[in-house]
Amino acid sequence: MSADVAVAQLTEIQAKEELAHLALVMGDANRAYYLGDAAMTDGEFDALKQRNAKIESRFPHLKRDDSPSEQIGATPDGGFGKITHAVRMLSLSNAFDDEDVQEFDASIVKFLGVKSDISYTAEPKIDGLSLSLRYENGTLIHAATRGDGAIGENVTENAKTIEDIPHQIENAPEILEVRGEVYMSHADFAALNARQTERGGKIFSNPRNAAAGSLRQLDASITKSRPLKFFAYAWGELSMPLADTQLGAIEALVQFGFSINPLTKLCATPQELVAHYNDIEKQRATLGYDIDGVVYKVNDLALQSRLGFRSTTPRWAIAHKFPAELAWTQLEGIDIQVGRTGALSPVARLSPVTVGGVVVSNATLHNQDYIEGRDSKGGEIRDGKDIRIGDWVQVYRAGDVIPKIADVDVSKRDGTQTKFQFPTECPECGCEAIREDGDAVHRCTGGMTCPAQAIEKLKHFVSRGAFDIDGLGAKQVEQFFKDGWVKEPSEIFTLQDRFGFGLQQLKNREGWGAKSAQKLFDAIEDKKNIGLARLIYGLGIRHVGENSATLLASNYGNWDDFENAMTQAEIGSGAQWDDLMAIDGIGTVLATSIITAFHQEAERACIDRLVAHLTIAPAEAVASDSPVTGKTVVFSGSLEKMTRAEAKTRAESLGAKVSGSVSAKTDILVAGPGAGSKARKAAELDIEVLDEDGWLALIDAK
Ligand SMILES: NC(=O)c1ccc[n+]([C@@H]2O[C@H](COP(=O)([O-])OP(=O)(O)OC[C@H]3O[C@@H](n4cnc5c(N)ncnc54)[C@H](O)[C@@H]3O)[C@@H](O)[C@H]2O)c1
Ligand SMILES: [Zn+2]
Repeated sequence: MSADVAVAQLTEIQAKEELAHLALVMGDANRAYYLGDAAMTDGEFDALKQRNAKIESRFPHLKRDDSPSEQIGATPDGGFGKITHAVRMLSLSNAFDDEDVQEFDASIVKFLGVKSDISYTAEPKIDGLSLSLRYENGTLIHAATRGDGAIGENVTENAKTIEDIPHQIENAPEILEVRGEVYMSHADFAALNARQTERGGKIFSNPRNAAAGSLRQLDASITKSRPLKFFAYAWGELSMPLADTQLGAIEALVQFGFSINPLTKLCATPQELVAHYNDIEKQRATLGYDIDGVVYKVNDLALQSRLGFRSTTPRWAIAHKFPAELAWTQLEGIDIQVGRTGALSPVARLSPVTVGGVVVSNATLHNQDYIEGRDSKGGEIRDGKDIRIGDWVQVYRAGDVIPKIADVDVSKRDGTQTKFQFPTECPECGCEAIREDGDAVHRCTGGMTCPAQAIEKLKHFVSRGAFDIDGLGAKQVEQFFKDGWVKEPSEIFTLQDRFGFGLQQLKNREGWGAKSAQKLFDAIEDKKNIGLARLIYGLGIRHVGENSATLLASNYGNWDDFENAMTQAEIGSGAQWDDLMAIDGIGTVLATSIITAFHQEAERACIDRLVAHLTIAPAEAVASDSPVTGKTVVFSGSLEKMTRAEAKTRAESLGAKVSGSVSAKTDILVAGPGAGSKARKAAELDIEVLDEDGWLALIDAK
């Protein structure tokens, strides 16, 4: 991949390939993140997102339909009813330094073409989860999570247990949707984890996870027992406006009985915004709840509506993020974990230290190069400082994933520190661990004979995006493996028959009864019918995430075609290879990995044994909507209700392609006064011509 090439130097082909790669990787990371199991840090994710945006802005015509810049959150989970938001719930774009804030202000001034200063509200960005509350005639009708922005989860009963959320509002407009953040205070978070520890329950890694886990309970009485709070900061559908300004509207919400954040302030210039940001950052540690930045919003609501939205973010607001939190501690040792694909991952064992309110006792070390102070391209990281056992290291936490090491204090070395010898054998199975050319990690060569790999493969197999078997989670599958009951995925499906085992044996186990055992066997039976994409993903082939599995499934259609193609394929040449490479989003690394899996004897046999038990449903096609999706539109002449930039972005956000000149490929010409030659050309070519109002009617019709 060309991730180390500056965007300005990318060729078009490289750009296209990288955008496809980013769409896959970030799609997978995103899904994992919203299921509470992040695969990378927020910093890494944000860096990829920025790079993706940079490439897209240099090559706008290469922007993909599944671009990560078009994604919000994740699709709602099946356990809850679904609620379609009357007004979409969006994300926020980010500013990371003062310069970004200046730029934000400048872009607004330019977009609107105004001369006077714009004023903004500034308020803490609460690190919780957003919730939309719908009141009709003053009664709380429903509460929904953000979900994917368009459809959220129905958590009404749970939301009703939160004290800050009124069930009835007096003198409310007929329709009132209040939006804000559900969060948990530091003190309540600590107390909850203490109780959970006592009871042997789930320990939450941070207050945001705890808040999300508590709100998203199928049993509202559990939510009631968890002390959640709510700050209101926005609104959705309204039957009448609340005020003319952001601040006025927020104050109206206070009148209705909601809490708003006391640090909300009106600022007249970008300098005042930054000053308030610095002020809030100083108070951050003593606020008693997590915030991860400050949100700036244009105060004048008429201007907000002129500015409108990009595909996933309002143009009138931005989140100015705080830098990651840091702390110094000592490295006690390095453990090696073996993953599903045999990768040996070094993990730092640290003297426990508090970073941003959370106790941290380990950090990821990635691989040998990383420990030695080099990146995978041979460049320096941490100024080339290596990490030794006994060193003082600076850890940082970004998001809820495993923390990382930012720096090493070499001045504290006193001769007792030791260099880490990277193992040449797998610590789990004793097989040789080798590092291949071009690979950053050491891998165990034991394959399915390595217990660590086999367990991880099984866990992956039963995970949510894969077979997702009710009652058979990571914990159960690990136990079954240790007992020798299930050594590979196919054995899950013979569990009941083999050994003539079944209810009796399982019933005797702790945690299982006749009922739950029967339920498990039924659930297994049920999953003998499986979709093609889930199966491909479930195989756990290296580099094949949920998105790439879906891509493969929709391109090959059914298992037989896919299997035949992979069996006949050769790496690097031939018709099957060419077919694979022709799929937008599949690159050489991924293709090589899949073909290898189908040609390795042991792995292949494992796949065949599994498939023998299954009925595999073919993949389905997907459709898209909007009256202008896929159409090519040209704007010409002067527009009165919007600037040209506004018109273009709006059209693009609806899936149209905006072009500068009229040709046979043009579908619609939007012509204002003075459209001149373009209007004539359109008439010649018999192209649909609309005036500004006609265009607005068309796109608003939806
Ligand atoms: N680690 C990963 O793999 C991974 C994957 C996906 C996303 N992420 C992380 O998730 C974040 C993006 O998620 P996001 O789309 O929820 O965006 P976001 O959290 O950066 O910002 C949008 C949200 O801010 C919240 N918010 C809090 N206070 C607010 C206020 N006063 N006014 C308005 N909104 C307020 C709202 O809930 C809103 O939905 C990024 O930080 C990203 O790094 C990480
Ligand atoms: Zn091994």
